[in-house]
Amino acid sequence: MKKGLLQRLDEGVVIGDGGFVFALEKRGYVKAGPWTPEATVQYPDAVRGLHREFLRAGADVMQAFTFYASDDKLSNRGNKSSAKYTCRGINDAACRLAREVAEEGDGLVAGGLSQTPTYLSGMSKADTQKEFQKQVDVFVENKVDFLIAEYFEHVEEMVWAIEVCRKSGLPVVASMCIGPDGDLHGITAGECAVQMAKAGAHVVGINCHFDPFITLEGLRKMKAALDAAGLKVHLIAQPLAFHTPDAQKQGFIDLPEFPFGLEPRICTRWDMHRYAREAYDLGVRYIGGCCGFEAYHIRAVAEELAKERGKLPAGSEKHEQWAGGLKMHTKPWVRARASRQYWENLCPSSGRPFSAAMSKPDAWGVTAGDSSLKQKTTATTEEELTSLVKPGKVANG
Ligand SMILES: N[C@@H](CCSCCCCC(=O)O)C(=O)O
Ligand SMILES: [Zn+2]
Repeated sequence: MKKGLLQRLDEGVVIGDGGFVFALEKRGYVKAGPWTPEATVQYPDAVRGLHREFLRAGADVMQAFTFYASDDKLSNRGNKSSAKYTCRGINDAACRLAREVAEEGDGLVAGGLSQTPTYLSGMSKADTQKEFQKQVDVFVENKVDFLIAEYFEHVEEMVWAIEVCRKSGLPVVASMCIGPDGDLHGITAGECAVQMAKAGAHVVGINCHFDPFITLEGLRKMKAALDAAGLKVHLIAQPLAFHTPDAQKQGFIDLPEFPFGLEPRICTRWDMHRYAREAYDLGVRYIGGCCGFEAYHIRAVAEELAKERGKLPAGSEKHEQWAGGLKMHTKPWVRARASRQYWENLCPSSGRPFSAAMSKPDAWGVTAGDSSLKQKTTATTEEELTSLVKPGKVANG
């Protein structure tokens, strides 16, 4: 009998998986823009393969690929996935694929919810919770091990999702895509954590939008508020694998490089050693990644915490600790780099002599209820597009 999520967190570290939509988009199985997971029905081998990459890298959790798989999102702005594959079909296939791979190791399966166009359109709590319920029903039927409600930028919608999840009787993980400055309605990060815990989440924290180190700044604020309120919950961190020191409240989607020019910002595996250690020392026990996290990033997290976990991940078979494998290189100057001291102290160049170190976020400042966020099923028109581009606006200009 596998240990459940909460028992594992009470006993030690649970390692999460990485960023599915970003990784599958680069492999040609997800369309950037909608970012919806119809690939669970269209290309099951691709989804199964990515789960296997993260399992081999040391992930304890296979998050079913159900991100943005609410019915309203699957029929938003010209998306035909709901009509073609159905919300139930996509979520059901995702749960089966995650379970299949989880059974190849000691993995747990999580059913995932995320923010909805219904909420962004300013519609009611009942309408929003109806969208969540459609997914949770499928997760319960598939006997997932726990539920994760992630990628929420308004704590109001987050709490509505937690309420639906709690009715299942399963452990609930709640994770907001906010930074140290709090949510998009001006609620502080600490207050968001307190509201998530009071709504009944067993694990609370942050995912996406910000790099590992800004994410930990936000988690420090959450931890302080939870301690002050006497609330005992576990903490989760699943940040970006992109450096975002220039991001404001809206996170990386507000940067001109999002989503097709982020490569210069990618974190190294050595950044991930530092992230895992700092997260662990802060008391975070659910440590994973979001957009940009590939298997080698998760492997670095698992390697940094190998002593605490009492094991190395299978993928370390091909990765001696701290670049030890370079001792087998033919060139002596590369062999000279086979040390922790060398890589821990390297500050890598970007290789782009004309790159600015930082960009200017768009900072439109619109959020839930604004007319530009209203749900529409028809595709964006050319007129709408031209009205959106600010005259004379050039990327990081
Ligand atoms: N668990 C999910 C989280 C995705 S966070 C997606 C960020 C991009 C969303 C957007 O641009 O609308 C995943 O691994 O893909
Ligand atoms: Zn993400």
